[in-house]
Amino acid sequence: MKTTGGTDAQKRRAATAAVEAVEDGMVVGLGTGSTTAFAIRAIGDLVADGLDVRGVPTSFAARELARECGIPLADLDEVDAIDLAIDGADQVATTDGALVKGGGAAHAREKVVDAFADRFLVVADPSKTAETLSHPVPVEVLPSARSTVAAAVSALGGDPTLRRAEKKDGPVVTDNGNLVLDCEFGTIDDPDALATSLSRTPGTVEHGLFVGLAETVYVGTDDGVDVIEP
Ligand SMILES: O=C(CO)[C@H](O)[C@H](O)COP(=O)(O)O
Repeated sequence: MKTTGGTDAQKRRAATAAVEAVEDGMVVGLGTGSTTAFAIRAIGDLVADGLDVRGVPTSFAARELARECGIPLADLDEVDAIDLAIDGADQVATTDGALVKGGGAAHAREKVVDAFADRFLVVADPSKTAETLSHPVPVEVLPSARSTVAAAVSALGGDPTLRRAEKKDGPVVTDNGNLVLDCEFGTIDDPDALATSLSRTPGTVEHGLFVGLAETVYVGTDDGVDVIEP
């Protein structure tokens, strides 16, 4: 399910560009994934040089990496505001900056942190960009609601697949103890409408459509960074 088509150099360039927005005294939302990991490491380097920031991690993995990098951490309910969030994406619509997220099954916490932040910066590589979203949409569901949500997704024209774990028999279990349905909708012409329908489905904890949230998207390329400001 993870989309990791870009190179490390592209991801690092995107992350480095986004981290330039981090300033002394900020509370920073720390996203999840291989591209954001470059940003977390870069913030760790700044902390080692004396920058005073606190990070709010969006997942177990982000917390673990941020700890390793020496970034002081806070839980979401311990901060009054988040100045900036940096996070990756599985697909970015170049036309309006709508995103599909959740390849790491962390989209529920990511959405809370990214939406709460004053500024939400996305870091991506060119393999993630598309004019129109078409990536399967991860939907985190209560375990007991797996089949009812799957039926609702089918009624919306989607094709849901339970995400399976790679090094464990059975399904992926999220940091919140829930399951993930990867829902293929083909081309998503109206992400906002689909987001509303998915949010309305009982048993859905959160879906991976992030519409109208990204302020800036940094796309690392082979020789620079493309900046999309939706
Ligand atoms: O949404 C996410 C995790 O839930 C990630 O940000 C997304 O999957 C992108 O990851 P990567 O940078 O490794 O491609």
